[in-house]
Amino acid sequence: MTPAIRPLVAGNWKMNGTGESLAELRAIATGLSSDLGQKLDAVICVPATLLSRAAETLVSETVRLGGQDCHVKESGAHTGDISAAMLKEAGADYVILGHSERRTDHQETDELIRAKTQAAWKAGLAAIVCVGETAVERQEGRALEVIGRQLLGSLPDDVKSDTTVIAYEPVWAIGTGQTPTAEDVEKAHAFMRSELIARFGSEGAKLRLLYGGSVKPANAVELLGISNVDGALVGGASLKATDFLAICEAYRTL
Ligand SMILES: O=C[C@H](O)COP(=O)(O)O
Repeated sequence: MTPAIRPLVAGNWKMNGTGESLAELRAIATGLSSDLGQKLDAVICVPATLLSRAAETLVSETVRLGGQDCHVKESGAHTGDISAAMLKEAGADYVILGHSERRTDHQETDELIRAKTQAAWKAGLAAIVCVGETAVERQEGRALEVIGRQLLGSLPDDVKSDTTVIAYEPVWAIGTGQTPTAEDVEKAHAFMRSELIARFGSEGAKLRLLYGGSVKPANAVELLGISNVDGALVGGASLKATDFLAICEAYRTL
């Protein structure tokens, strides 16, 4: 973790969750109503269909809500898409952008993600911008090159640390139970930090850098304790309140 940066633990429910899942969200909010909630910020990025109901169900401010993607435009003829302003109106404060599943399934480019980041800011959302190498890119020794290119291309020039979060997610670690070694995570995050400081100066030093990819209660203390890891982007383990809260609990000891 980086001293003086308030950690953020973000959950990404992906294409999971029904009305019944809101009970898990309530349980997360209740769990963070204790002194645990003083130690970190938490956001759950639910499917867009659940945002309004999720916003109504949350009675405390201990958990924020997020979307998982937005369109670059505010409105218009874009069937099936959702604008950042719509997410905001439905109750979101954050939006995940450039997740590897969007980059792969929807051929999203760095350029598009940069435009979406600006759209998110304009609507009053904080952007969680994802980067990360594939298994092949890693085997070829190109992990840092890919991360650097994605960071450079996906971020606009006027990044501010209160409206932008970076998530490093090695694609091969997502949903597989595999994680990089602590040394590899430290190396990737140190590289991102130096690239961000070089480009954004003091704002780059303050940006929250999340690690994502098979984060679970059993490895949370190790992963979240790594230098320049300021939180996590949690997929599968965010679907159950007990698991998500157990990950947050790492910050009691860090
Ligand atoms: O957005 C979350 C990530 O893709 C990580 O997913 P996972 O925790 O299920 O590996």
